[in-house]
Amino acid sequence: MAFTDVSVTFGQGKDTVQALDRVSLGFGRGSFISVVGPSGCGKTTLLHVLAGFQKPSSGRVTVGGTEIRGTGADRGVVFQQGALFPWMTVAGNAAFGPRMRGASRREREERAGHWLRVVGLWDFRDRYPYELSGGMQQRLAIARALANDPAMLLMDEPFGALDALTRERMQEELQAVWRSSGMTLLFITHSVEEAVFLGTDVVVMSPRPGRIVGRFPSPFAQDAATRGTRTVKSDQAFVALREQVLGLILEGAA
Ligand SMILES: Nc1ncnc2c1ncn2[C@@H]1O[C@H](COP(=O)(O)OP(=O)(O)OP(=O)(O)O)[C@@H](O)[C@H]1O
Repeated sequence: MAFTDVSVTFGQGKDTVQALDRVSLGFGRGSFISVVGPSGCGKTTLLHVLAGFQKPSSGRVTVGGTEIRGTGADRGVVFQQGALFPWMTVAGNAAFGPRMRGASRREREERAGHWLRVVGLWDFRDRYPYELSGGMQQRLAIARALANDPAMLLMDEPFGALDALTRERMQEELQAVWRSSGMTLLFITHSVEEAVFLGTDVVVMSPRPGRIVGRFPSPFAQDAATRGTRTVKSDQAFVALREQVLGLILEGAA
């Protein structure tokens, strides 16, 4: 997956806003890329370009060497708020992607059932989204995206609206799914701690127009399962990397 000199400009004349400025960024299959940066720096725009929602004004984005031409089932997207279909049951939401692809009823039920079990919502399959808590709704949104078997999952601040305890549980669940699936993840967050905890790489963006100002390999995604989340997050090396990333963001904002 590679961004090469990608710029995005919105509007015209004096209303022009440059959201991204010649962003180049590459990462391999199975990476977990966390993206952090000040508000309005273009993180969502970056994700929208990769999802195929937004065309770059210049530059190119390729996946597996092929230039992106639009949205695709190979790239699942999860937004901050679930964006679930309120008129469909939990099972109906989870089976939506396979249904759109024309999968057979049996395959739809199998795929949706598998992911509902993984995210712990199987017992709620006949309920409606409004009957679920915020954390459960986000788990459903993740299951719905995963039911498409995407090679890449793009997540835009997916845990931002959750309480601290639920958020940490969701981080652990996401990490477990990522580890077992071999999926590539692009994960946008305002939490530097979350970025360092989850990512194999932490990418830091400058204030608008967004540029990449730093990229840090992070080893912690690999050992959270064995050492426990609290132990990892209070580890000296973890705190040092978190402060380094935060320092770079604050430096750019000054
Ligand atoms: N469709 C659009 N039309 C015009 N301007 C836009 C559009 N989308 C984004 N922008 C502008 O581009 C800039 C980058 O926005 P973007 O949402 O990508 O930032 P962000 O880093 O995700 O912000 P936040 O962290 O606050 O969610 C902002 O100034 C925003 O106002």
